[in-house]
Amino acid sequence: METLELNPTSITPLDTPVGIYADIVFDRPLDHPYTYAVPAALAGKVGTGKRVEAPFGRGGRTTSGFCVRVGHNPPARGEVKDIARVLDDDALVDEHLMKLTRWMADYYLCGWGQVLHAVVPAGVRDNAGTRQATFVEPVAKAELPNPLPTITAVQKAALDCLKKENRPLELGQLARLAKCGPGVVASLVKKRLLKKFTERVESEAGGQHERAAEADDSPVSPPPDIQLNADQTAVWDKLNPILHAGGFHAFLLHGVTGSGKTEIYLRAIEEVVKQGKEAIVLVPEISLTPQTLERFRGRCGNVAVLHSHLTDAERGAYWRRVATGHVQVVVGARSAVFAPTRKLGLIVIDEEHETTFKQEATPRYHARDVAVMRARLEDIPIVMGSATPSLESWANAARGAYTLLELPKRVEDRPMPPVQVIDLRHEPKPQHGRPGAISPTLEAAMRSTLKAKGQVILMLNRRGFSTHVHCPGCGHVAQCAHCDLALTFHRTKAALVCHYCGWETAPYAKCPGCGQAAIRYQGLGTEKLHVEIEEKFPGSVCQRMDSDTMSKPGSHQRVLDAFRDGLVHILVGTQMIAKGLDFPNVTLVGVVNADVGLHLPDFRSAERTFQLLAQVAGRAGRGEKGGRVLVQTYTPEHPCITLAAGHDYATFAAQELVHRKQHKYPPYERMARLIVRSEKEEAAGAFADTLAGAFQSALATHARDSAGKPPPVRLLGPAECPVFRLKNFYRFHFQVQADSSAALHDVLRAALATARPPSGVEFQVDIDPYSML
Ligand SMILES: Nc1ncnc2c1ncn2[C@@H]1O[C@H](COP(=O)(O)OP(=O)(O)OP(=O)(O)O)[C@@H](O)[C@H]1O
Ligand SMILES: [Zn+2]
Repeated sequence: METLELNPTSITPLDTPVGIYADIVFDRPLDHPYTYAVPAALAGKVGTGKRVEAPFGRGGRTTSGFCVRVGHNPPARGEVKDIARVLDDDALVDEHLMKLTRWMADYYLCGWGQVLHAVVPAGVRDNAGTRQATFVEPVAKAELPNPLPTITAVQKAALDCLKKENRPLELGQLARLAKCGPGVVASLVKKRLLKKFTERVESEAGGQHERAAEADDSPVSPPPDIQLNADQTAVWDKLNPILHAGGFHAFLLHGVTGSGKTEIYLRAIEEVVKQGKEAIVLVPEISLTPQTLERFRGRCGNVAVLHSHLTDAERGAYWRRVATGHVQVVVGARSAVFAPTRKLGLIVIDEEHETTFKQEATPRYHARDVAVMRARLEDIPIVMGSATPSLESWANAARGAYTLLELPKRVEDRPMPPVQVIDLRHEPKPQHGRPGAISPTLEAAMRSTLKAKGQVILMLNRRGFSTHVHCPGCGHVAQCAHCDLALTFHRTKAALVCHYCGWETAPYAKCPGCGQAAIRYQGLGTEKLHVEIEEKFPGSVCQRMDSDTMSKPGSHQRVLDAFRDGLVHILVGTQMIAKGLDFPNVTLVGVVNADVGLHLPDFRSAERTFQLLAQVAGRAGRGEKGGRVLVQTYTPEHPCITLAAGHDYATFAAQELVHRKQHKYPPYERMARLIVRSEKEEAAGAFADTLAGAFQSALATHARDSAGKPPPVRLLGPAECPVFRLKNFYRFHFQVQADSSAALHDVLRAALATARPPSGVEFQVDIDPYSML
């Protein structure tokens, strides 16, 4: 887009205001900017990256939007309306972020206004935690009135007081310091000896929020004196010259669990901070523990942390603090990729394969992909690290788009823990009692570990007590009233719960289908596993960690502290405990059921299972005592399981990529998913058919343009989604695949250009989808 960018500060009301126009985007899907005229009074205030209010839509209701361009081009046709108000004194979004959000709107096929609305935290938009303050400063010598007015002794004292401070003071502040009434200060302004101006400042509460955002209260431990080992040195020697030279460069740091990747990130960050620049570190939300943050804070200057428990005001304070250059390192989950740094020098993404980097609401962006684009736009290096890289990144490294850096061994020559696979089909039955979730082999290993004062981590990636509640008489299965999903029984809550929408109902006294009383509770969740552990190991302390027990802020940390201090012997939990934990005394990791998630209708299920197994196995043997891993499964021959047991990522990736290529899945093809949903099944179906027609003609046009070659875009659907009804919505989907992103976008844009769903029906576009249900 060619734009005429005017430096907003150069437009003063004295300039001729005639012919200034502003392009505004609103928080609406698939929309374009609207051009408004800027009235003379606002010409000095309007600017790119600020919000304005303008009449919009039917009836011309005053609506706020972002100004994305200021220039002299009037709209091609139609009546031009005026902007009503400029809401911000300073731009909320700088030039780089403007470009990044514009790219996101184009790539993820949503409105630019929607992206800006999502990217700028609400606390910044409504100035939460700030107030408008009036300051006074002495008038410059050249501007003093001539002759000088006479002043009283009290007025002189106030003036001297301000001069001594040598900085602007708030009106009230000066009155307090000079021990005079506010009238004295006001009269100095009136006599043109003082100048008044207003500025937005942090309110008292805002100041506290800032401190919360920095989390400066916890102790900073001195950095350990670490000498890089040979592998780390080799990696550093490739990275360091690029950090010095600057410029865009994408690195994929593939290092096994416990290989010292974090040490590399820290050095890289130290380096750019030394150069007076800033760094953004993206980590999965779950890794935002004080332990992680301490490592950054001890070494990297002022660190701001962005996590999901922040209030709007805290988030706003954090944003302003970064924007004003008070922070060198921003550590945060997904949305930290939008931190408004002033001189960004580096982006680091830890656990780059994590699916939580994908946002499942508009804009449906992937923080890793946005980060790579941001690094490109700001012309800086980016380091993505993982023990189990996403196949997308692995393929990018293979074709040379990313530079591969490898740490193939653990630090200090510690071995990778041996992994033993337990075939649940052939495990002996226990001598007495019913067989539980813990096989005799695993139980024996736990006993000897605990006896040797080691600690145990047990993972089961399913929460609740019983995951399958049904009637043996008529086959009725307890299902959500709003979703096509089975309910899970939670014993502590005494409720049947839908894990998708949260709907709950009381456990059945008798079957709602046939009235029989004997309801069966089957299937295993962490809650039931916890009970089994307490029965089997009465002398040991077991703690459960899943989203049911960890909903309160800080609870996660309390459990991990207790575990570190040895007050907890067995930690049982979902994938929450699989990642990033560095506890040297964990000598046994048990996977209770490796098959959970392996057979989902999702082309990434093998990749996710492998990643989860490799990550959880990586929690064992991180200290001098060593450690081992036991994996229980019904499919011991599955390559996912055998290769994870052998810590063999490279072979897994190679095999899985062959499979992806055969089936034309990402990373070999680009994919988009389109969901049509409505609370009325027929309406959803009818609109899906309409869209199918639009797709057919878009595909025909595209095929014609690609002259003779087989059409590179394929369309599947419409079909019912694997989970047809979700939160009361009936859902149909399309899957669109193409060999290039350009072809995919061409067809989607053409098909959706005229798509206007009737009221009560909506559609969602998901580019590079992760959720396939
Ligand atoms: N060169 C080194 N010599 C000795 N110890 C080191 C060295 N580098 C890192 N360490 C230590 O080894 C431990 C593991 O390192 P780190 O957490 O960086 O590994 P990682 O690769 O990020 O692991 P994971 O992927 O499992 O989270 C840390 O306690 C770290 O301080
Ligand atoms: Zn539900």
